[in-house]
Amino acid sequence: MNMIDVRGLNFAFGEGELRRQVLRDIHLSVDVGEIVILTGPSGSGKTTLLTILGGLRLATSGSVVVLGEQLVRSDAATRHAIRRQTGYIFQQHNLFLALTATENVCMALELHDRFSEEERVAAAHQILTQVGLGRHLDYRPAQLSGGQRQRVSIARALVSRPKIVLADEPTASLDKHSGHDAVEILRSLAKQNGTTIFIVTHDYRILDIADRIINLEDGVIN
Ligand SMILES: Nc1ncnc2c1ncn2[C@@H]1O[C@H](COP(=O)(O)OP(=O)(O)OP(=O)(O)O)[C@@H](O)[C@H]1O
Repeated sequence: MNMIDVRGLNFAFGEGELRRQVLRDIHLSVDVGEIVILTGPSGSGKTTLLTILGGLRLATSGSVVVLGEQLVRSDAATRHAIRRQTGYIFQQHNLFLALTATENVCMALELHDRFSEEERVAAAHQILTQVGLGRHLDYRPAQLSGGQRQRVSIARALVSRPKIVLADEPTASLDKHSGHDAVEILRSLAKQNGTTIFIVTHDYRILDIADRIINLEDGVIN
């Protein structure tokens, strides 16, 4: 089953003379549980494609179906629904510095009002333990290493058991060892749960975790 199905997607920033086409006739489908890595030079359009897939940016041409919903020319409610079912991991981990690891992970569940406070804490502790941070539950980001912080953000992205995880340069601030460890944890948890993962990266050291590698150059997949 396709989790992501893109056909004939074009995307440009700006209007008139300032118009700059960033994605050109993109066709792409990603299956349930598949791990896809998108590579390509700086400025080739990788982040733009990721944000369209995640419902963070609106496309107006072609077709982009994610979890069965058409995102091209979609309304805000449709994009909001996709965002709720997607986990995000960013280069700058985006953790709240004043909150502990547990509290940061719990935040991701507050959007889902079906969980009580106790259930949220229990789920956060479980996933933090799975990413190897069972002894750092009450640490704040400043007390953690870069690799540990990125594992908190992986835990936060996975705690609501999203069907899709989108990651933008998840290893950019990490050394080789912690970068590979972090994505390997992501890979193994995703495989257990049948989560589809789409990673944008320049980091050739993590290509081995992918089921498929796609290269984007100047807005074209080749
Ligand atoms: N909000 C924006 N407005 C105008 N142009 C933008 C905007 N965001 C990105 N661009 C341009 O679109 C092109 C593609 O950017 P994008 O961030 O998708 O590239 P990328 O492949 O992710 O690059 P990198 O690997 O450096 O992060 C770049 O030329 C960039 O300058």
